[in-house]
Amino acid sequence: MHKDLKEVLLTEEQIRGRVCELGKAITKDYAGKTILMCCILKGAVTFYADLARTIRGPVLFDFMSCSSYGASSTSSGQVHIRKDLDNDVRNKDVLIVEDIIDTGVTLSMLLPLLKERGARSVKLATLLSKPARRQVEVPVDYNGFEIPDAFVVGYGLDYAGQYRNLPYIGVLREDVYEK
Ligand SMILES: O=P(O)(O)OC[C@H]1O[C@H](OP(=O)(O)OP(=O)(O)O)[C@H](O)[C@@H]1O
Ligand code: HPA
Ligand SMILES: [Mg+2]
Repeated sequence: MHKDLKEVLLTEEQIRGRVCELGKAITKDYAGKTILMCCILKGAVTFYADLARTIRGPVLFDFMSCSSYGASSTSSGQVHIRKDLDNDVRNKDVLIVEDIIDTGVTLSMLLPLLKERGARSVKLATLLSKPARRQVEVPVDYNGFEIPDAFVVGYGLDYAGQYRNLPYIGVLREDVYEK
């Protein structure tokens, strides 16, 4: 385990198994449709790449970058679009892929935005959900794991840009972000 972690919350095996289950459910629900799979950069990249490979049927890739955390462990409450999707979402079946829903602020801005742009459907897949911290309710269609209120890193998730390449998810030690 990385020295900055308090514990490993989800192992590589646990993540792999759950991602496969989500891929099967998505394959079934979208039978006969093309999915416009929208990755919310950067945290969702790892989950996105693994999830996409468990989905059978046509999938288009697209990417969007929003930020509310920056170099902090708490949300600023302000969401900025840094890079927008390349695709026109009109009449498309959009699947937003996130690594984590924490306060819900990021998604509460994105879901209505994509609907306003004329998407036929907008669904949300997230690897992690932290319900204890929710400020805004967001409808999650595919949820990997509900996790306790702890700041987690790894498998794409960062603290100040670090730890994204850890293959598992762990709880960051408080003294790492409190100093
Ligand atoms: O539910 P919320 O409280 O809005 O938090 C969730 C969002 O915050 C994180 O992104 P971050 O801004 O850290 O960008 P990153 O993915 O590039 O690390 C995470 O990847 C989600 O997009
Ligand atoms: O627990 C978290 N870890 C990393 N990034 C995050 N963004 C929201 N919550 C988290
Ligand atoms: Mg982040």
